[in-house]
Amino acid sequence: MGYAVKEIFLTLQGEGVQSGRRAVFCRFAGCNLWTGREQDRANAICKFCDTDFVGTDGTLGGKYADAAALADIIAACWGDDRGDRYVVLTGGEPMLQVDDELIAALHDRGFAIAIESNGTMAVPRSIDWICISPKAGSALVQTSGDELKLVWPQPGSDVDALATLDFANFLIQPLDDAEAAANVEACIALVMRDPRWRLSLQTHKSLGLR
Ligand SMILES: C[S@@+](CC[C@H](N)C(=O)[O-])C[C@H]1O[C@@H](n2cnc3c(N)ncnc32)[C@H](O)[C@@H]1O
Ligand SMILES: Nc1nc2[nH]cc(C(=O)O)c2c(=O)[nH]1
Ligand code: SF4
Ligand SMILES: [Mg+2]
Repeated sequence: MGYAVKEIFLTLQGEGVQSGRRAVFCRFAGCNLWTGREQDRANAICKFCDTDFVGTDGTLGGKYADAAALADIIAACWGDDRGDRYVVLTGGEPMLQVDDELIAALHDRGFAIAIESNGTMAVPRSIDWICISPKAGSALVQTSGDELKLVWPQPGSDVDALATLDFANFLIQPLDDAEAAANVEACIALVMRDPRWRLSLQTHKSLGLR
């Protein structure tokens, strides 16, 4: 069927429970909650996105014809015969494109597979690490997984209800915008109020990593 990929790069996972882990990031083009165009941001369901996911013009971006072609590039990006291969499928919204063929091709090449998804589509449990980041104003379909990572503050999202879902870890991540310092304080206050939540910082940004 083919895959539209914005960029592929090797870095450290910057966020959440797996932060600090060597990972190949595969960023798929396109999202169902925002077009990615600035002129549409104010009217989008998800208004705070920090990512350019439009087009296929980034590092190793392109239209990959099949799962084997994409998985081969991801494996080359990991390099050599190093073990503990780890890939993070993100976007944009990766579940618009990720399918069983790609999951099998990555597993065949020895990868543990993580996904960063907004949870509006069901995620196959064959993915090894499911991170869901719910967005207010969208219908949450995927209500279980390894990590629920809520960007905060987020008007319209019920943080107490989300903490009752079937996730192994609950992470609260400060909204990166003009009020970033105040948003960190709000996240700390939430964790102090409700110890089910743990603070997730976007460490790659402060480290100057991609
Ligand atoms: C760019 S999204 C791509 C994956 C998927 N569409 C999603 O929203 O989970 C990757 C992660 O960055 C988070 N994120 C996006 N914009 C952010 C911002 N301004 N501040 C903090 N986290 C942000 C998302 O909530 C998500 O956890
Ligand atoms: N280093 C690094 N870690 C990340 N964790 C989630 C990211 C994403 O954009 O999905 C991301 C990213 O873009 N870079
Ligand atoms: S759902 Fe994810 S990729 Fe889509 S606009 Fe929101 S943060 Fe960005
Ligand atoms: Mg990012």
